[in-house]
Amino acid sequence: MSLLEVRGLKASYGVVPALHRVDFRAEAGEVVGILGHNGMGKTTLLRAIMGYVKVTGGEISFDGADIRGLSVNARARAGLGLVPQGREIFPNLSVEDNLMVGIATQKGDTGPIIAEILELFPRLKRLLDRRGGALSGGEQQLLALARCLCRRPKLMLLDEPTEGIQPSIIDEISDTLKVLTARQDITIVLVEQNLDFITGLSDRVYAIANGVLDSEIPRDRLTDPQAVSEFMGFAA
Ligand SMILES: Nc1ncnc2c1ncn2[C@@H]1O[C@H](COP(=O)(O)OP(=O)(O)OP(=O)(O)O)[C@@H](O)[C@H]1O
Repeated sequence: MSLLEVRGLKASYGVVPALHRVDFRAEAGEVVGILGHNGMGKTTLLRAIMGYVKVTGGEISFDGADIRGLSVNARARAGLGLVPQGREIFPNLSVEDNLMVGIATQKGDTGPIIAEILELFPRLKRLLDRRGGALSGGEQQLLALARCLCRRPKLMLLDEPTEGIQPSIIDEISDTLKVLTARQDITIVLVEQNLDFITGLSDRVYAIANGVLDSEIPRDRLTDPQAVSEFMGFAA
């Protein structure tokens, strides 16, 4: 059984449909990339899996259980974590306090968790006293990733982690995620428009176009711009 299975998922904003039909799966330990242009439904999909957007049809099973009836908090407790688009870190809190917020729900001594997370993010170690709002976009993205990891999710949902970020830090984010997936038992579902980033990290890649996700892009087609463009809904 897959760790995450999404079947025939539908979601709407009022009467306006945003997801028409989404079918995909993520196996434990995989990095699954979902490629899509602006407005195709990527954010809506991740927010629906996390429980922020109400679904109007279809199924979501996580770790063998139907999670459609669970609150966001209950999904987080079950092991889902979302790193939202725009990062949503606390601008007036220090880097360290942002991490403490991430860890607030953990019981017992949280020191070792922070120390372990910071091993993965040496850049953040040097910025612990800096206000979140004074970080660059890339540093904020690293902080948002670190904060999510503080809760030790089984499945991390990443919403466009490269958006608006300098190429040098994009490489650092990619390298950090590679170390993370090699070191820990974690599954990642990543939505992106950045083809290089997604192909560099993902075990499998799907495309979403106009709220429909039903096709995995075969690995050998990912290097063919024409094929990728067709999968993303731009038929020649
Ligand atoms: N809160 C909302 N109310 C109404 N419609 C919305 C809302 N959020 C998104 N939509 C619409 O739902 C569709 C999918 O949007 P979504 O943000 O999921 O796409 P996306 O692929 O993440 O795009 P982007 O890359 O621009 O973030 C779009 O047509 C968008 O206008």
